[in-house]
Amino acid sequence: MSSEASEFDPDRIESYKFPETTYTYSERDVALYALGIGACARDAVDVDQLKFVYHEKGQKFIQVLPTFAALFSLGSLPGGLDLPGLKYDPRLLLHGQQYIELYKPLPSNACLKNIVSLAGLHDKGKAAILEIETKSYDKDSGALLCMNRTTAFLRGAGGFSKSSHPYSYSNYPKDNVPSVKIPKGQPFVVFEDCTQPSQALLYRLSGDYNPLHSDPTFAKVAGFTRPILHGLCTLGFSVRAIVKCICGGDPNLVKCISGRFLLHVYPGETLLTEMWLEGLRVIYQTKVKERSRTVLSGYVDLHGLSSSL
Ligand SMILES: CCCCCCC[C@@H](O)CC(=O)SCCNC(=O)CCNC(=O)[C@H](O)C(C)(C)COP(=O)(O)OP(=O)(O)OC[C@H]1O[C@@H](n2cnc3c(N)ncnc32)[C@H](O)[C@@H]1OP(=O)(O)O
Repeated sequence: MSSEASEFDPDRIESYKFPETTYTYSERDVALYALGIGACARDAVDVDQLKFVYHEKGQKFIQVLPTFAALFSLGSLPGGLDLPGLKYDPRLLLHGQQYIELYKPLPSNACLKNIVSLAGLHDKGKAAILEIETKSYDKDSGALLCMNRTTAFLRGAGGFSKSSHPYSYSNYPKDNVPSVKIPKGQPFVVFEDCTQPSQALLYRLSGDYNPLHSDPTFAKVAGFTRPILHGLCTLGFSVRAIVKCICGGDPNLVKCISGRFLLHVYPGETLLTEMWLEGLRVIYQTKVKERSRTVLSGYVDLHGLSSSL
C-alpha cells in the first residue's frame, strides 16, 4: 500500500461553506439501487421485494428502500472531497460510518435541495476522520426528507494537530454516535444472503464510481487483493434484511439507521445479518460467512413493529 502526501489545514476545512446542490432521481434510479443491494437476486418473484423494483399488483409507485437516502450524501458532493485545506491520498479513503435519519417516506422520484456542512473532523494519528452532514429537502414542498452523516476514514492523513492534544471537532451530540454493544444472547433472527461477484459493478451505477470497487490495480494499491464492495452496498443488504425480517417488508417503519464498517467485503461473499430486538431498536451485525469476520455493526430505530412478529 503506497501513499501520496497528505496535508491538512483544519481551520480552512472547518470554515469552508459547501455549495447548495440539487439531486434529481427517478423510479428507474430507485429500482436500479434495489437491484444493486440484492433485492430479488435470489427470487425474482419474492413477495417482500418485488415492490422495490416493479409496480407490483398495479401499485402506482415503486417503493423506496430506506438506505436509498444514503445516495443523497455522495450525490451532494459532485466534486467529491476536493475541499480547500484537505489534501489526502484518495486511494486510501475508506467509508467508516453512515448515519441516516428519515423524516418522511421517500418519494419514488424527486428533485432535492441538499444542504451540506462539516459535521466532524478528528485526528486519529494514523488516520483522519472526516464527517459530512447532508440535509435533503424536497424542492417542490420544501419538506425536510432526511439527514445523512457520512464518515470518511482517511488512512495516512492523521497527525495534523497543531497542539499536543489531538484535534477533534464535532457539531453533534456524542450520544448520536453509531457504536453499539452487541447483546450476549442469541440473535432474534439471522438472515443469510449472497452477494454476486459482479455486485459492486452493478451497485456503482447508483452513483459511486470509486475505482476501489472496480479496478484491480487501484484495489491493490489500496491494500486489497481485488476490488471490494461499497460500504453502502453492504449496509443496503443488512437493512434490507431488517426490513424483511422485522418490518414485515414495510420500508416506512424505518426511522433511523446507523452503521460502522468494520472490515471490507469482497463481492461474491455471503453475508449473515444477525438481529436483536430491544424495544423499537434493532441492533445488528453482519458477518462474512466464508471468513467468519464481522464487517458491519449498528442499529436501526423503528416507528413500530410489524404486526406479523
Ligand atoms: C463524504 C463521503 C465519504 C465517503 C465516501 C465513501 C466512498 C466509498 O466508495 C468507499 C467505500 O465504500 S470503502 C468500503 C467500505 N468500508 C470498509 O471496508 C472499511 C472497513 N473498516 C476497516 O477496514 C477498519 O475498521 C478501518 C481501517 C476503517 C479502521 O481500522 P483500524 O485502522 O484498525 O482502526 P482502529 O485502530 O480500530 O481505530 C482507530 C481510531 O479510528 C476509529 N475508527 C475505527 N474504525 C472506524 C470506522 N469504521 N469509522 C469511524 N471511526 C473508526 C476508532 O474509534 C479509533 O478512534 P479512538 O482511538 O478515538 O477510539
